[in-house]
Amino acid sequence: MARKPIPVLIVAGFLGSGKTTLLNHLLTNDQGARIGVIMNDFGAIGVDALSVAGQVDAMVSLSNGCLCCAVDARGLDAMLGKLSEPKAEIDVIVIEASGLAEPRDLIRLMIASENQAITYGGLIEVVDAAEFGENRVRHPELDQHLGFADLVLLNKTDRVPTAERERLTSLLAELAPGTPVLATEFGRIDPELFFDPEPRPKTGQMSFDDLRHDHADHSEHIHAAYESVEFVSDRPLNPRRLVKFLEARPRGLYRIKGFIDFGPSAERQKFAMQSVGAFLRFERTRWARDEQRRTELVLIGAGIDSQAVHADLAACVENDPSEADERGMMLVLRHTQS
Ligand SMILES: Nc1nc2c(ncn2[C@@H]2O[C@H](COP(=O)(O)OP(=O)(O)OP(=O)(O)O)[C@@H](O)[C@H]2O)c(=O)[nH]1
Repeated sequence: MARKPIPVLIVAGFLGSGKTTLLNHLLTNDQGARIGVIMNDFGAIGVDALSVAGQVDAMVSLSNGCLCCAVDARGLDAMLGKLSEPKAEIDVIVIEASGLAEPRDLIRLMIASENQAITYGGLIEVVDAAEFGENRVRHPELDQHLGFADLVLLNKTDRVPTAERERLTSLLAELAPGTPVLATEFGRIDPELFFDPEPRPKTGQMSFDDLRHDHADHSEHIHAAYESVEFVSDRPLNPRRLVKFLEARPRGLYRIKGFIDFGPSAERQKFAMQSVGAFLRFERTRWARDEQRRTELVLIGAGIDSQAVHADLAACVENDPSEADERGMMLVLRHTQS
């Protein structure tokens, strides 16, 4: 008996809007469904892949930049092919697009796929309630992305007052007419919306003209203006110097994520760090048993001096790795959740 095609969902949304958080929520509330994940990190260090690793049934990670330019239909097909092999027993595939990807290009790649084992399952566009206003001004393209969505998640509603949340909900309903808008905190939505046994038919919001649209106008893509900086250090970072750098970071440095080894200053505890716009947070976490202790950061921004950012971080490396800066560590702890 022929198997039903596996729905492929695309989760898109601007940098830091909460796509990985949503994915983690789905993976921990999978209701018995087996989820295949394709991650499209912007930057060579697969930080997002690291932060969902261990929970993923099958994962193919793309770490060579933005999916819409770096992978042609065959490249994507190879990955989808692997996940849709019957022995993988995958029920649904989710592609987490880079925060700078063009959803239209991803949808086009999906629809052009010749793999009969899969079917396009729709676009979920995640919106950061706290940052949408400003992001929209800088990137009017975000409005167009909403037009391709089958479901809009207004995320981080805990960060805005009720009146603002209502205003944003109405605005999104205008920008994506007829598309459901759901308010969420930390991507906590009912997974059944994703694992519907019968994938919803496409709402037909994309016309053939949209799909045929020439790919040559690459400079219009949001990611054209952005650069990513990767920083890796096997030697611990000094907490005081790192916090000083982060607190004075240039405005263009919109997104930072990764893991930090503060060495003896933090009793060699592993710290995760996240920054989106003005938001900055450290979180205590654990090294896996055989994990090499090191710092891995990805920094993404527009109009930033990549070399200077890298040099500033290199200056945060501890001069004497055996020395503990406990008072410096207090500055880090000010940015953890109490
Ligand atoms: N307050 C609050 N923070 C959230 C919420 N959802 C996500 N975050 C935080 O926002 C930060 C970014 O979340 P991610 O899930 O990594 O965002 P992303 O869209 O995958 O980021 P990129 O892949 O870099 O584009 C993290 O610190 C999350 O914990 C939310 O609903 N409320």
